[in-house]
Amino acid sequence: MARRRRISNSKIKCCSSTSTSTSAAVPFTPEPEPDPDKIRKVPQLNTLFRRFWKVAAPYWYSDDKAQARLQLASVFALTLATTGISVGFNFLGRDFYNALANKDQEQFTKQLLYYLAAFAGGIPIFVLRDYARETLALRWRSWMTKHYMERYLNNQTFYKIQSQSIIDNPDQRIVDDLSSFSGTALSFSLTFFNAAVDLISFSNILYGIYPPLFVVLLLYSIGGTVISVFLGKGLVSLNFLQEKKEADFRYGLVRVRENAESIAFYGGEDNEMQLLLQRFRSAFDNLTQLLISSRNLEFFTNGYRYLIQILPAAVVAPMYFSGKIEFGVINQSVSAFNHILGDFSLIVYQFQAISAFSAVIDRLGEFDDVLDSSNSKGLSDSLETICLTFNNAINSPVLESNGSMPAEESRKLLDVENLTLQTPTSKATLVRDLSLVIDEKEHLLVTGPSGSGKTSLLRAMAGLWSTGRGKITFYVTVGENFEGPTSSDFTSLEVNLQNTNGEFKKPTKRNSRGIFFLPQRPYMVLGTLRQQLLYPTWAEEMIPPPDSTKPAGSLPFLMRGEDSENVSVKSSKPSTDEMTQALENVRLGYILSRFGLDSTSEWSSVLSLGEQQRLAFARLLLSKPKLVLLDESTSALDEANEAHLYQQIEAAGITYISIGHRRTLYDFHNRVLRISTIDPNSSERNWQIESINRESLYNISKKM
Ligand SMILES: Nc1ncnc2c1ncn2[C@@H]1O[C@H](COP(=O)(O)OP(=O)(O)OP(=O)(O)O)[C@@H](O)[C@H]1O
Repeated sequence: MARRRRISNSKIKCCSSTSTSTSAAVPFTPEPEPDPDKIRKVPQLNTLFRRFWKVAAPYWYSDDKAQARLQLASVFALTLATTGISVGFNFLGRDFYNALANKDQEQFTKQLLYYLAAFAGGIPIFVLRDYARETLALRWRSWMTKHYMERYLNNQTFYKIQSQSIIDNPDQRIVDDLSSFSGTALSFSLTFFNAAVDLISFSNILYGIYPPLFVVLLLYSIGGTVISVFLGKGLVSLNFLQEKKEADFRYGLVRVRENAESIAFYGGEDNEMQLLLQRFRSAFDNLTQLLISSRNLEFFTNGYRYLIQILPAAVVAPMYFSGKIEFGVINQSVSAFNHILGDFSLIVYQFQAISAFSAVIDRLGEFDDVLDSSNSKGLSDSLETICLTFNNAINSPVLESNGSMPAEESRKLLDVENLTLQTPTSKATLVRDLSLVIDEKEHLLVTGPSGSGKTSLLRAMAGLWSTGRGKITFYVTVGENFEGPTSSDFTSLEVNLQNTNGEFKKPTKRNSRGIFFLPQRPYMVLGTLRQQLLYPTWAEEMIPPPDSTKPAGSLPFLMRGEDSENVSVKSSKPSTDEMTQALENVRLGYILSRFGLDSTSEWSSVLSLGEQQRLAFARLLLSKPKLVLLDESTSALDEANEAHLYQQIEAAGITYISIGHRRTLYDFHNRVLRISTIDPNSSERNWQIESINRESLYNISKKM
């Protein structure tokens, strides 16, 4: 089960000057905590208000603020109109019943017609108010969804949240919590606004009829509110946990779907059933608690609601009997009394909804804090981290010591200086004091026992991990169409990672900088084969048909703004022929006849692991990076296919660093970095680099 941990203000210290380098990851330093279910406390009121404001406010100051405020004003105007109509009905009711009591048929018919006309005119206003409110809630939700998804996917926050178990179920917070936040926040604002206007309107009426009745009502409501807050105070945390447990249960089911084949091979159905039932039971137990608390509150609220129903009629009836008021006034006072009672008793009547909403605010506020913490650079300077820098190597071959150009240009692509790498949470050292340089066409093989830290080294190079110290610098020529800064010196492209909002932006688009990572597990995106091939360098846009009847442009903020940084460096999208050729080059041409480029499938299921690995190489050949880091990327392939793929990427002029265990990999590399499992009691380095004589290996393999 995902565990919630407190986000501390992480500390970061980059090894070189801040003007030219940026630490690549904002480390969370979560502290292990006991089971969150047990420590979940009712949030303080001021924390709830702060979180509500933090989550709610940005939209109303966003690019869409003009539309948002206009629509909000219309919703409030329609709400005012509906209150006016209610007051009108109150007076109509009085005259209607007066006519009835007076047996005045002519007046009665007239009042009946007025009533019908008022219905015909008034009811559309009620419907339009609800429609306008829901449209605005949808617009608000759409904006927030994009806002949260951007921050979630920025700066590898999704990876940190998942790998360090920082908060539970971010997906549920984006889907369900945002939806209920926008809808409920709007309807509550309107309910409170409506109640205030209603209160003013009907207080006048009731106070005019009989002032003491108004005072009794006031005292009754205040007492009721205090008691219901006392009785229902546990509901907020129960609602919070309910959301979490439901999401955990759903996530368990999603995992069964995603890992269907592995589970089926293991025959793990019984275990899965057990685990899923455990999660469901947990949700069920909490819901039972929630129902008991709600029931106790309901005893009170229902009693509160019905106890006072006949009071107004009982109090004003003597005035009617003594002839001081007409019969219709009794009806009017009952109606006004109920309105005011409803207004004063909002907290009593809505307590369950308010507590559920508080849980949503709490979960979203917590998520918002995590996203801010990951995306902001406002961190103090007391903890060392690995410094990752990307330098523009345009026109920057390695110069000889006398400053002249070397006869054969060999360009430095990667420089690792005194890198000590630690795991993010436990800070266990994996690699100590590593220094190495990779020049163009100098292919490095990384080997070592399982668990020694080979993949973690790649994680540090990708900026996923930054715990430890030392410096990693990539010197890569960006795409051919690069129009950004060019300098004869090494120019850091990461100088301006902090945007105007002070947000810390990480170099997530490494592939557009000429660096590509192939992870251990090939990742197949949801979409067509074409989209697989374009991933992650290019995106296949969905272009709406010109005669689209959808209200295109009604939510302009949902369009993906082009990232100016990447527009300038991205090369043009490969053509269908190039994609077909890339598939042929990795010996996957046959899948085209099976599926075609534009068919959609569950690719991770329909392609074998080896085919997925070959597809990943096809991506590589299309993207043509300068440097690629391969993490056991050919582990599922036979030796012939492995050799073929390495020949292809070498022929494409791609320099590669591979992690692998197989002896056959030595044939395709010039040097080997051996990492050994670290001895915690020693301060010695746990790595060594050796040259591989590819010629002799080639001759040996020919003789064999
Ligand atoms: N998120 C994490 N938090 C803490 N420790 C981790 C995390 N991920 C991996 N580790 C630990 O770091 C160590 C190195 O892991 P890594 O994946 O780099 O090993 P590896 O050398 O690539 O192993 P293999 O050859 O089996 O793939 C392991 O002991 C692993 O348990």
